[in-house]
Amino acid sequence: MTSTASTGAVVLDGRAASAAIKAELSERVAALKAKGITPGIATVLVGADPASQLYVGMKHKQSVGIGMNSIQKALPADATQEEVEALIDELNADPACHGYIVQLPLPKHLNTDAILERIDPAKDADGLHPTNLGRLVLNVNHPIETPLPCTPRGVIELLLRNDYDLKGKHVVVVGRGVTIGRSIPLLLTRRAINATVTLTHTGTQDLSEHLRRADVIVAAAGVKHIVKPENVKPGAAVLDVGVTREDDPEGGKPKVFGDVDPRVAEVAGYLSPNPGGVGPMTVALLMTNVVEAAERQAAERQAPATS
Ligand SMILES: Nc1nc(=O)c2c([nH]1)NC[C@@H]1CN(c3ccc(C(=O)N[C@@H](CCC(=O)O)C(=O)O)cc3)C=[N+]21
Repeated sequence: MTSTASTGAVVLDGRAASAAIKAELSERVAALKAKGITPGIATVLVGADPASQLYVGMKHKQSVGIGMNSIQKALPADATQEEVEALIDELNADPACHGYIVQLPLPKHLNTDAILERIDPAKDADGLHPTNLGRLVLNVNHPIETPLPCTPRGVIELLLRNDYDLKGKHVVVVGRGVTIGRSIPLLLTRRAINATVTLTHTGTQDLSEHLRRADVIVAAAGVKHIVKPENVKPGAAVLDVGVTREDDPEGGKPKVFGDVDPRVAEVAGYLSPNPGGVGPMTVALLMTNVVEAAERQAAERQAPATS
């Protein structure tokens, strides 16, 4: 699955890794269906942002492609807090829905935190519910297995599936957003992975000094080309997660830029492109979280919890 760009960096191909994950998932979906359970994934879209519509459509198509049920819920941009919360309650109660996401960002008049907290933690496909993040901090994995943050999980899977061993590696994360920066250190420092993490942010002094010492850079700041070739140790693995959209002054399609300057390919040992890297992994791990939720439900049905 690995290919080497003309520049020398091994390309961490997210589309290929995602296809491999989906092939494995479709077998797990078939096994669940044989037990009478069709894993169902739902999306909640509030408003009609074209980028959000595109993402939601992508998730729907790929879920159906591996045999899952896909439930698409949409509310108008002026939906009230009560209307969104009623939809959350409906999905929490729906036995056909094993996991779901509320597509972010929500319109500004809505209380996002209150909505996300209302999601049943067992159905949290993003893996970012406070209860699930809390369990991850506490490392409470048994007997309660919890959904894990899907983009951080995608980053780690992308490395592991390219035979990159993270054990003992120094990972420098750029950006402290919850989706990646704040949550990925929790996964990277689990004993099974055993990496060492530096979390950098806008208050960090001399970012380039930190970057130069990194074996692995996870760039999730949402700042165009914040990682430059002169900041990267030769041979390092660089994962480009951030996305910046710039409108074309000539009225064409908006241009999309990652956090990593493309010239980094001349120095890095491994590079995940953007697009084609972490994005497809996020969707694959979102579906994984939902299939796993359905598998847990199937196991509980066979051996009901005693306490
Ligand atoms: N509750 C919630 N969960 C999310 O996971 C979530 C969200 N809200 N809001 C928006 C962001 C964005 N996001 C992406 C998923 C896949 C690609 C992806 O597959 N991108 C392709 C390109 C797709 C294209 O633009 O054609 C790629 O990188 O190769 C990108 C972005 C999930 N998000």
